[in-house]
Amino acid sequence: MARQAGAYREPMTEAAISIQGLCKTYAVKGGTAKRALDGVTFDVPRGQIFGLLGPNGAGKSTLINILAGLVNKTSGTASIWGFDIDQHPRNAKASIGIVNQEILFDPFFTPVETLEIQAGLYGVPKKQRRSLELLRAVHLEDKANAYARTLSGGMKRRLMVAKAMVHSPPVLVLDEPTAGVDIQLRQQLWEYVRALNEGGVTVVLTTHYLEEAEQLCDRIAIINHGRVVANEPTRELVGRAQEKVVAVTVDRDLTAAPTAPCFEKIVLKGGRVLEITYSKDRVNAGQVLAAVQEQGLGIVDVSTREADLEDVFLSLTRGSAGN
Ligand SMILES: Nc1ncnc2c1ncn2[C@@H]1O[C@H](COP(=O)(O)OP(=O)(O)OP(=O)(O)O)[C@@H](O)[C@H]1O
Repeated sequence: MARQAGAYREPMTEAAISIQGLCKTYAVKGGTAKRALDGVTFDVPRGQIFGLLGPNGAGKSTLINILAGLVNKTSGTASIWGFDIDQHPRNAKASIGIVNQEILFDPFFTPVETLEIQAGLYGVPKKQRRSLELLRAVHLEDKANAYARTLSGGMKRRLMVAKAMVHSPPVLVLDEPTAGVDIQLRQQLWEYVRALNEGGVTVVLTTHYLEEAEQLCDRIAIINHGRVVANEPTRELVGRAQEKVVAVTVDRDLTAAPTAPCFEKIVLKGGRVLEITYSKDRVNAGQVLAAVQEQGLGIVDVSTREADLEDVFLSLTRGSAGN
């Protein structure tokens, strides 16, 4: 795929997005003000696929809407492709394409018209427009002239991605682009996102699918209660998971799970399988198995599971439910 970001000047900084001490407090009528972002600082390196994760209500959409110019920040700074969003709002806006959670376009226009109108709004000269190329890339070429309202949910989402790319921004932000999209379409969407990234576009995505984030993202920041609680290369973040799980099948039926100081958690499944969570910086699998044997149980089978992003995510955001 051709480099999408070619039309842009070299940025003044190396970061695609730079956020410093960003705060947002929403005024709530008749109630206490809601602090949605509380001193958020991080950089999105150029050329990466960057995951922004967090539980519901953590502040992700607020952050993205500030970058999009839809929400006014309370304090702090943000720049996109080197352009401060306050000092150079037009350049900042031209440097970013945003796919929001809501599907927004006129249902009576066709996909090709939708893209042409969007290109017009961004002042893209007719000769430089590539509406059909974009539709081809999101597998919507055969729907180019259908009414947008006749598209399926997944097709509409793909049209939203194409719409965000009409002005060839060097940075693309996707806010939960695959929510409610079936697995096959998700895969297609991610293939396109990967291809854009390979073509030089920096991608920021928020997703609730941790497995997806783990597979796609070079780096992940996790926000919780409006604060950054992690910001690391994906591999390092996953490696930080302290807990490991070992499933032990024993040689007889049990009525209750045994206990031992080295078990963080133990669950009895189906009478003979003990699913034991242990902290890998305190004990190793051998010590856990020895503790099972000390209970007078014979071990028939053992399987372990590597920690994944979900483990890290849960341990970093534990206790945040009901926000
Ligand atoms: N316009 C608003 N007025 C008042 N409070 C708001 C407003 N928008 C968001 N909030 C609150 O700010 C906090 C952060 O919301 P935000 O939508 O940014 O979270 P999020 O991480 O995007 O969540 P989700 O994953 O559910 O979309 C939440 O507590 C939310 O209720």
